[in-house]
Amino acid sequence: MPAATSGIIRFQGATKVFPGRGKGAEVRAVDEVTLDIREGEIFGVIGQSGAGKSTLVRLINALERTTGGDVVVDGVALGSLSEARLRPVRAGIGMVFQQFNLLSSRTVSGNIAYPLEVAGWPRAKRDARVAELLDFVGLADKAGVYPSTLSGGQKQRVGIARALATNPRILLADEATSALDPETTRDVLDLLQRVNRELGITVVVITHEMDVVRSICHRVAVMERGRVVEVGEAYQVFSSPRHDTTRRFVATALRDRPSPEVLARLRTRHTGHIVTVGVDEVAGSSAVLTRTLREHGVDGTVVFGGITEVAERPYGSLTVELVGDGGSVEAAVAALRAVTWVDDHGTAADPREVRGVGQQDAPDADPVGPPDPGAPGERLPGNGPFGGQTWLTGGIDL
Ligand SMILES: Nc1ncnc2c1ncn2[C@@H]1O[C@H](COP(=O)(O)OP(=O)(O)OP(=O)(O)O)[C@@H](O)[C@H]1O
Repeated sequence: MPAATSGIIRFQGATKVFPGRGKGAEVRAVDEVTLDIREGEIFGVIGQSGAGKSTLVRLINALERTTGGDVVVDGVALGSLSEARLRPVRAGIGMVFQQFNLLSSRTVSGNIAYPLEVAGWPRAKRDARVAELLDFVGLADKAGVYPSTLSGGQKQRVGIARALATNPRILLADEATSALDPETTRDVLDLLQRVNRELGITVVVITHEMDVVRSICHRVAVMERGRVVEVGEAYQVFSSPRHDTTRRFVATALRDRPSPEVLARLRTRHTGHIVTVGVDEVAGSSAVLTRTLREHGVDGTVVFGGITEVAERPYGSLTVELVGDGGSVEAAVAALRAVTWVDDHGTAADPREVRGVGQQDAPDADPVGPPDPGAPGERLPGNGPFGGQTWLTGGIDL
């Protein structure tokens, strides 16, 4: 986790208004954002297209200038700085882009050397730095080739090496993995994580994918119409999202909870009492679940679920069929509620609609959704490009 807690980047009521299409119209791309990004963290900015993410991040290196409020980078308020005085601030900030923005007429080495040439580094020092960076991003064997011969992932590695060339303290990544396939995405996210851990660089990641946040971000801000509607530790935001927009994003990354359709099918197969129980590192682990059920003389069978990692901590849920006498099931549910969140779906004969802590809206734009539960005993493979999720379907006795 990040060591320091000072705000290396501070948005202070930062606002950016662009002229709109019609006469007198305006677009408030960033609307009075107040936010601190801490030194040494990987900070995610997530939002739908047009939410203002790119503009917010472009305020950090003054590619866009604020029209209200200010942005303070490493103690320097950018609002009133001249272009000349912005130069040293910009030198401390690297940036990578979705479309890589490499120079096609230069080799890989030439691309990485470019910012060093601009900064006036002597030849020998430049060559040594380029070799070091090629090594760091794992492209030592590609030094002399042209970008057109590289895969997307390799191009982004070159982009990252170029952004790191002048030893910045901050790296901005604007949808750096959005043009990449899932496997390459994982590689590039791993590289960004190494940049943060091994070089101590503060990384700001813009994304519209909650899986990116889940994989590497320490903290996250959720944007909507120019405003930050929620900000917090990634784990906290995943485990208890407060805003509807956040809930929808979380649902796209955690597909561990049964949708109404899946639940209906589970009920035809399992006639007992069905509950979904939150699992995290503090409470609700499967050991706690098993012990609680035993104490109440209730049998439990896992019928659906998934446990993944959020910010490198376990998180997810198990949907369990409970079978027991009289009030023992209700007592077991109450005992579980004392340690974690529980969605009580009732039984096939007496179903319950729930919207508890763990219940999330179905994602708007996620065509994948939860996998269909297979035949009893079937075990489905890991879900999605980011791995780490295992789907348990059928029936596994606790
Ligand atoms: N130079 C500009 N002139 C006018 N309007 C702009 C300009 N740049 C951005 N906007 C508008 O500001 C709003 C926020 O855009 P921005 O690109 O920051 O959003 P975003 O969340 O990064 O979206 P995307 O993921 O699609 O890039 C949008 O309505 C956009 O049309």
